[in-house]
Amino acid sequence: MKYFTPPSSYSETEAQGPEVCRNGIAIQQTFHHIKKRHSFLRKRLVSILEWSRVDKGIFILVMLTPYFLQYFLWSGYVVNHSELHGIVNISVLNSYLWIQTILVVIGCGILGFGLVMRRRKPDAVFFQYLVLQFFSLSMIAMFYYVGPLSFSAGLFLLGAPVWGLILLDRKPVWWATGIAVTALLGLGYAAAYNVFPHASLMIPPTDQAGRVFWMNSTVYFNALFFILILVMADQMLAWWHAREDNIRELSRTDALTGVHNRLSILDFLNHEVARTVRMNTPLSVVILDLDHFKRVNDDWGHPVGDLVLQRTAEVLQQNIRDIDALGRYGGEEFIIVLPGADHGEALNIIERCRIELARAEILTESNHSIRVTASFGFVCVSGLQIEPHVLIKTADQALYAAKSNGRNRVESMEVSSRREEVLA
Ligand SMILES: Nc1nc2c(ncn2[C@@H]2O[C@H](COP(=O)(O)OP(=O)(O)OP(=O)(O)O)[C@@H](O)[C@H]2O)c(=O)[nH]1
Repeated sequence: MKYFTPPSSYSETEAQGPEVCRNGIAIQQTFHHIKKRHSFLRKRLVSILEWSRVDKGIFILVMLTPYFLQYFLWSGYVVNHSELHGIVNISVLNSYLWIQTILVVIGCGILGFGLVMRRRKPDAVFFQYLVLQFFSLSMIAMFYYVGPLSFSAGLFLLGAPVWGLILLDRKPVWWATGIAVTALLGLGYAAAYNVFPHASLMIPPTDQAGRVFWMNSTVYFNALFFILILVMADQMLAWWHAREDNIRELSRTDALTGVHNRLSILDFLNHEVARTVRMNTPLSVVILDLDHFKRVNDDWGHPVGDLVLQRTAEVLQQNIRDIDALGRYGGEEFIIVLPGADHGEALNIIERCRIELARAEILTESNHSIRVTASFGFVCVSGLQIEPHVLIKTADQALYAAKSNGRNRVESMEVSSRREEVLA
């Protein structure tokens, strides 16, 4: 984990870029950076999951517009090409045109209702029920005319619920899917039992030109929907994964300092203890505590105390190696895990941290300079089967010795040789 300085304001977050986000301050800010990396269109798409229920419903309605537009254009084309009248049932086409027109009017009504709802009750789930039912109704009307056993029906049955489940509330999607599937099955069996003709819009073509026309029409009506399902599903899932990664990162980050939090540093320590046993390599664990930190809070106030903690983390992070890990153990106490560092190397690193921290000038907002020191205790083991908490306890005892011996110093302690304690 890389160290970062938590930004004090939103605009500062923006200026610092995505590196800040990975360590996390606020989910909203993090999301802002994910979005920032995308182009304008992508940005609009990825933020859909954050939209209100009503806005998502309106989005579905708007997405239906190309479908209606396509049908009107296609109908106009067919009506104006008399050679197609032998393979398209014109009277059915006209009645379907009427139904489409009525559906457009209903759709506009729902859209208007949605525009009112988005102000008054933006999270009304009822609106999603309404929109999805309208969506299903439009599709069922289409399948009545082009046939429930068509490619379009399969694509719709698979694509729409998947897309809906990603984007919308689950209940209205299951409800609309149930109704659509029931209606499609009903239409399919009714056509199979000759209750009405299957795909009444189409007159089965007898020549190649007719078959090619119907093939082209299938592509024309389905390509957009197909591409849309894929692109949106891909975008949603990518966004979802990015969000999960960020939330996981945030859950392992100390909100004030941006270094590992207690859970995360202990996790890291567990892994390193297992590795030292497996590889027989050295491992050092350091605990440090700021000296007289209470005075900083008392003299300068809590916000300045926070600033000191942030600056301390920054100095420590700058003076450890890339493979080391720094975590906030609690309050003004930090842990540093130094994988592969023997006693001598650990001492060098810790001394460097101690000296640099004592040297660091911390400027308050009122331009006052504060200096702090810290006491360090550490323990070094190599290939020893040992419980991590024993290491921490031993390092803590060394820290206690450093405090007792005058502070701003480093002390080390051998791990207890008593077997029951080592394995405790
Ligand atoms: N500003 C700030 N203060 C904190 C935070 N967590 C703990 N503290 C303060 O850290 C101080 C710790 O004080 P003590 O435990 O008495 O230790 P100390 O004053 O550093 O003295 P020694 O450790 O003996 O050198 C307390 O005043 C806590 O309120 C924090 O997140 N921010």
